[in-house]
Amino acid sequence: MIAVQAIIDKVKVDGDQALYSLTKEFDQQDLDKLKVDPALLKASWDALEPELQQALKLTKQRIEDYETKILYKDHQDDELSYVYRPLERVGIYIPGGTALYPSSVLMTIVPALVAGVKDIIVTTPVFQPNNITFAALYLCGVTDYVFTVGGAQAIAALAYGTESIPKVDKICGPGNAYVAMAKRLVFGDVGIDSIAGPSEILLYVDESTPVDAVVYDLFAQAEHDANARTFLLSESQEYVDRIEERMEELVESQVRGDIIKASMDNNHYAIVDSRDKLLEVIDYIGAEHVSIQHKDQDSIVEAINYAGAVFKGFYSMEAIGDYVAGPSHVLPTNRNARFSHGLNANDFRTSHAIISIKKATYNQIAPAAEKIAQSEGLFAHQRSVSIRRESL
Ligand SMILES: NC(=O)c1ccc[n+]([C@@H]2O[C@H](COP(=O)([O-])OP(=O)(O)OC[C@H]3O[C@@H](n4cnc5c(N)ncnc54)[C@H](O)[C@@H]3O)[C@@H](O)[C@H]2O)c1
Ligand SMILES: [Zn+2]
Repeated sequence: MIAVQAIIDKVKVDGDQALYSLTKEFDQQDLDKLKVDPALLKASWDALEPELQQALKLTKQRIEDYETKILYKDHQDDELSYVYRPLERVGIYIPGGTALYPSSVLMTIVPALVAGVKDIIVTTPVFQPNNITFAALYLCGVTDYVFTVGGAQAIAALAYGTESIPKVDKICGPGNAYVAMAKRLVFGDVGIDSIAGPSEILLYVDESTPVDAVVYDLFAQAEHDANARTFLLSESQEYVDRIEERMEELVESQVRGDIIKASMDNNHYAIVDSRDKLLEVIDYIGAEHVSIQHKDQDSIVEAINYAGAVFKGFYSMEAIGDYVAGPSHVLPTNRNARFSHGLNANDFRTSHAIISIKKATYNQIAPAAEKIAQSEGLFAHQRSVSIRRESL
């Protein structure tokens, strides 16, 4: 935390100069500018194979359709209204230290576009000129403000502004521990989305799901990172034993077998034999991903209160949610679903009430306001209300 605060302070004081030196220190890159030439974004898109272009376009369309449907609607009334307005300028962090995440580009930027955000500023530690992160940004039409900066220094730049990078109103998007800590530290000076930790899944399955499908659902979670967590719930010990055996068999042949093995230490199994117990466990854990593949899935899903996202049925495996289902894969982890929610277009809006009291209503409610103001000893408040009565 001290190291991250020191990075933030440095960026606050030295601006771009700090970004150059920190990028050299932490990313081993000697940059002569931070801003990405829009032509490079287009070139990255043009270089993609057509099937991948199509896949990204389909994903973008599905996210757009979904986010448009779930936008909160204004509540307009004669006297008391509530209206939503897009944020003016947001910062999107796209991770890029050890892997590229074009899916995260779409899952963060498309909701911001649907919300109607005017300026979207992107930072990402991706330094090779031709890459799929740039391609996805081009597809989103976000080409004017893309900067090759990563880590805590990128978050500081977005929070406070530098000569090159504009200060934003809110920072969204996933990242590693430095990024997460920096978001925590700048919160208050700027808005942030949730702070997502290591990924997790809770699966409730019955024997209608083939063992190998469950194994790959678990592996898909486990391959994210060594700290990923999985919770497997079932009614049958025998079924769980078969799943465990098959995991042992298949793990050796997995490309990311080492990461999967490491995170298998965080696998938890439980036999649940009552509906009440099941729902209690699901709500208590409030897992990032809750996958229910069970003959009673309809009624179980209806009763779930807390989850980052719920995946119902055999064809709604979590991996399809990571990419093309539609809802953003940026979801709360570590029980945060008990009080927060996955990123969506509404997070890129703010809202306010409009109070427009008519004379007849004033006549009805003014005495109550006066009475309460008097009880609080705020006599100018009382007078502000009563003076209007006298001039009626
Ligand atoms: N929840 C989601 O939706 C989602 C999606 C994609 C990725 N992720 C997560 O994002 C993370 C990506 O991590 P990453 O590291 O690959 O990329 P990153 O972009 O988050 O972080 C890389 C940056 O970290 C900084 N850094 C590295 N070592 C440092 C040090 N010792 N001191 C200070 N700063 C340092 C560097 O500046 C570098 O640019 C992973 O944990 C991944 O699971 C989450
Ligand atoms: Zn995943």
